[in-house]
Amino acid sequence: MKNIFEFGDCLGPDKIIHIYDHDSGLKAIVVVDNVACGPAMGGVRMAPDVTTEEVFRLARAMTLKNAAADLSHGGGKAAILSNPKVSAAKKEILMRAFGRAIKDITDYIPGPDMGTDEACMAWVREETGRAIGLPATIGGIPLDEVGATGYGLSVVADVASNFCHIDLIGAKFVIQGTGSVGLHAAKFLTAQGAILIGATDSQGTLFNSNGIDVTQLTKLKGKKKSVLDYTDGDKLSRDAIIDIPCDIWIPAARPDVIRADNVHRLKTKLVIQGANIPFTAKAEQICHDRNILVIPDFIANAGGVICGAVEYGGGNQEIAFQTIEEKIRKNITLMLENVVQTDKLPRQIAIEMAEQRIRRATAYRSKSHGAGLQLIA
Ligand SMILES: NC(=O)c1ccc[n+]([C@@H]2O[C@H](COP(=O)([O-])OP(=O)(O)OC[C@H]3O[C@@H](n4cnc5c(N)ncnc54)[C@H](O)[C@@H]3O)[C@@H](O)[C@H]2O)c1
Repeated sequence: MKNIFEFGDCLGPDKIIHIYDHDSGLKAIVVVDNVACGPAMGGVRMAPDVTTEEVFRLARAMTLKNAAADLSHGGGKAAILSNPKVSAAKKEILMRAFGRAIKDITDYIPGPDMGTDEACMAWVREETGRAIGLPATIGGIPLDEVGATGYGLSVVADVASNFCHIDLIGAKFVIQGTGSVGLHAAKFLTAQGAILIGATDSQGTLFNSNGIDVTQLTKLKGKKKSVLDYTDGDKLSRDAIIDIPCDIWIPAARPDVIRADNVHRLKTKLVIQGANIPFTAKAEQICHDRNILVIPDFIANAGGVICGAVEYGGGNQEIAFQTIEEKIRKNITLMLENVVQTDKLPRQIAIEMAEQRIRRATAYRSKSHGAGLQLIA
């Protein structure tokens, strides 16, 4: 195993905690990466094979995402090493044991992630007194149901389209992945006048240059069917989504789907990253060189965590959507103005913006609190 102190740099991690509880069978990892801006916020992933390194990388991504969104929260992440398909009773035992174990780690606020949901967060909150992504009946805002992240992507499209001279009314877009993020993004974008012409899921690609009815597609997906069951359109292979000429290309599925070996197939002007790390660093550089504007994941898909922060502060859905609109619009504009002035990669500018905010927050902290201003200034 890698020496865990090797992860350390000027931002963190503040703490790496391994938890074992014999009675419940709980094995968990918590990484509190950086708390300069406030208590760390980040999801709890349930999967059997998550490593400490992966949890650290996910926690670091949250540090940057939360700082870039100007939230009063640092970044953290947790993993429970278990098959997420265990029975509901066993899941409750594991989540409650996890909650009891992290009760005193008060600078970490858990939320849902792959393998955990709002019920899990309700159990954790009962044990710890803190969690986001709670069921609506106990004050939560169900972010996947309301489409917080997809809404954020539509705000990004509104701002970024001006920078690459796309008229959103009539703009053609595709979504790779028709889950919560992809379908909600499609709903909000078509409300702005854009036209969905391609959509994938794990089974394949649906293509219709005249437009796909998003309401009908959402109903179909709600019945656990595939995009290939939509009647009106061509049925193509899963990867064919990469070749569809369009104005806006939205990855909303898996990591590393666009790499140096397939990036040349993209025929688009704007990429809005709904998924986490959907492009490799090399692919982003090639897009930049080809004048394709790529809005990086941690700026574009921050709608979910902004919604979580509003929920944690006691706000409702209306306030959450106003906050997502305000923060994402301001951030994207600032980032793109910098890109135009410097010709740096959008991701590089976004990282610099996030680090600058962390640095400013660090200046208010006592030197005894770990990552110091002098180290990252
Ligand atoms: N849910 C959120 O609020 C949120 C917030 C930030 C980032 N993200 C990221 O966005 C991505 C999607 O999240 P989600 O909540 O919509 O997930 P989801 O599970 O609801 O949907 C994923 C979709 O991707 C499809 N898919 C899976 N493998 C595929 C493949 N190889 N090619 C094409 N499609 C494939 C699935 O069929 C499904 O339609 C993930 O990377 C997630 O980490 C989600």
